[in-house]
Amino acid sequence: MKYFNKILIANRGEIAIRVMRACRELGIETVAIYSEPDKNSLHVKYADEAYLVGEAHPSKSYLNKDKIIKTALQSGAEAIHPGYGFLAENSEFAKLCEEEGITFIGPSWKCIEEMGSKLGSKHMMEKAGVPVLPYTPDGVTSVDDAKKIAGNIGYPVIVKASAGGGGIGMQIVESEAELEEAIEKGMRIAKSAFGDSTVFIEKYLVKPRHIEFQVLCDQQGNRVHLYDRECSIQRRHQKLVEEAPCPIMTDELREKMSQSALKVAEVSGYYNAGTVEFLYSDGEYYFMEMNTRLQVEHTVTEMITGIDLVRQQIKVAAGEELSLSQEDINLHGHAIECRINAEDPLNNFTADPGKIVRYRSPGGPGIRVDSGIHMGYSIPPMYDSMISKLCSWGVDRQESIERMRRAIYEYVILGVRTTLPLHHAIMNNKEFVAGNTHTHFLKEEHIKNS
Ligand SMILES: Nc1ncc2cc(-c3cccc4ccccc34)c(N3CC[C@@H](N)C3)nc2n1
Ligand SMILES: [Ca+2]
Repeated sequence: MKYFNKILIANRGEIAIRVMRACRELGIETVAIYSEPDKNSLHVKYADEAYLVGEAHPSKSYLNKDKIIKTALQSGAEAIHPGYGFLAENSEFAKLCEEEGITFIGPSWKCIEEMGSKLGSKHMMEKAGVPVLPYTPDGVTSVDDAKKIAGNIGYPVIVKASAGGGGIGMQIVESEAELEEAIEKGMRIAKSAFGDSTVFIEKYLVKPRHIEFQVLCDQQGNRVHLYDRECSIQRRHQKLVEEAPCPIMTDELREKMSQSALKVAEVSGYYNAGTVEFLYSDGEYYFMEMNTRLQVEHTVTEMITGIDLVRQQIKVAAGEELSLSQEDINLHGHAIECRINAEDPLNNFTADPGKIVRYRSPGGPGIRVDSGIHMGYSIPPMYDSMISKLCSWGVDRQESIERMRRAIYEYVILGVRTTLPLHHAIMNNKEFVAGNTHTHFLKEEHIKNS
């Protein structure tokens, strides 16, 4: 079944190739866009046609909405897949696509806009009975009100940007004396990073786990979840290791959290693939936000369910009903993803772009490599430092760890420093192996000399 004749992928690197693979399997032609420095990159080689959209800087290329839409119209692409990052959660772009008669492979622009407000989405979910952390329902309007509410919530509290992402602007506040300054700093950062100074305060959880649920919804109101992922090993809010299912999940907790995730999808009028993020601490979970895009770590969900999420996205975007019922979605085994970044873990993870002079990727039982690099490729400095995703599947967590260790051992990338040594250390760390992964894992002593 061909859902579209041609799809433009408005992205680069591994995720562009990932989408092109799903298209090729479905007999759908692919259109790549690329910036000047990406002219020899893999996603350009892989596509059926490729168009230069501008200079290196994202604002001139991968964020250049008009140029991308013009290229779609010129190439005859009926749909655009945004990948993740760049314009994936840009409601204005999704709206422009709709106005130009181009199918945006994702949710409605209205849903993207609403879920883009952390404060608004918390409101919506609280009203729907989904657990949320105690917070300032009207955001921070005055310092005196904030002090009163924060006092009722109980310190420590955290100041967060409503239009924010990736933890930018987050301020942890231990006592009332620090609150005013934290609010001012949070608002300043929010204004400069997101053009919206709205901040809110919520109860701070000291060592939560980041547990998220994959949901998949069609435009006819059918909704399923594809189980849970744990993404607690992060550094500066960049995830490094993700796994599915969450190691501490129980049937009872999964039943409650998946119902909450489906409720979030329902009240937000969601369709296509999405992720509901929760914080978990001491047996309780709290809605944090809804990500209205396919995520980097969709891979581990695909490996434990056998479902191709990009294929499902294309199908739903074409107006098809889900052919999957919840009973059809079975969890089998355990999968782990290690993000391989061109960064130097021993030099504060500073990006280390450059030419790859030796490249050998792992393989064999249970290994999946989604990468945008090849021998001789020069990693450009102006984009995200993630160059590859190394995933392993095993019949259980122990086997997936053993396979990941082997794959890291096999993986050869010379010419740039990478996070491979860090992942080697994590996969051999007794806390990780025991499943004790919480959000400050990387700060702990035992990961120091990786
Ligand atoms: N109320 C409250 N309490 C503790 C938190 C702790 C974090 C956090 C901070 C740093 C690393 C983390 C890793 C996994 C899960 C959460 C975190 C957090 N965020 C938000 C953005 C995301 N990248 C991390 N929000 C929190 N919110
Ligand atoms: Ca988000």
